[in-house]
Amino acid sequence: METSKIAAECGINIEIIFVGRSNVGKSSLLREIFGAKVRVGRRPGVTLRPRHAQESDLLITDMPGFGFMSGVKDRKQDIVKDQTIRYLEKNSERIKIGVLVIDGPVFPEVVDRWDARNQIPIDVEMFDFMRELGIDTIVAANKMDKVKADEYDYLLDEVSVRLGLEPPWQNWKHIIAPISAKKDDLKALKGLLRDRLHEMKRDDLFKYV
Ligand SMILES: Nc1nc2c(ncn2[C@@H]2O[C@H](COP(=O)(O)OP(=O)(O)OP(=O)(O)O)[C@@H](O)[C@H]2O)c(=O)[nH]1
Repeated sequence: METSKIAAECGINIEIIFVGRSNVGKSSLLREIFGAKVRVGRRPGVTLRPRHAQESDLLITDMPGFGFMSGVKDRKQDIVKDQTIRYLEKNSERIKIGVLVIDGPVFPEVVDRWDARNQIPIDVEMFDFMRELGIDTIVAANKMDKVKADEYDYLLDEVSVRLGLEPPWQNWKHIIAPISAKKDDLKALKGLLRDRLHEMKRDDLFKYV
């Protein structure tokens, strides 16, 4: 069934969407954050469709990762990107929060590699696009457990520069959430999600995040 139909039929008022490259740890993060409360199962096999979980009038959407996948012929990245753009455009009214998940430690390097080819990095493009659509967008910088304590702030400054946000990164703590899904350190992201829900006067949804 088409997603918009599901939403219309089930009275969705708030959608939170998760996007990111493959292998950034989006699945781990979703399992950690919603696992026990909201069932976000494993993506069965190779699928390019969004996955949804619904709790009350809250819809949580997990977009497929941008990236290459064995078994899917060429240009999965482009296909997923186009599909994500279409989905965001179509549902932008209802999507109140966007979470762009990045692999924090490698993000600056990945962005620079794209820049060197005169291409806009897909993550940065998505970040800008979601904001242009008026979607309140959080960047979850995952895998921060890999970063040494004395390099932590430097790395996050580099991340914010690549996102077009003037450092120091601490000025953007309402947007950048350093986390580690593996170590179950999701405080920063949960805090930002709750801040947004609180602003929407939806503290009743705190139990799901
Ligand atoms: N060190 C570290 N590794 C992590 C963290 N989160 C996830 N990983 C690892 O990163 C790899 C990818 O994690 P997934 O959760 O499968 O990533 P994904 O983004 O959902 O990937 P796709 O399914 O390809 O979209 C796995 O080996 C995880 O164990 C983290 O916070 N720290």
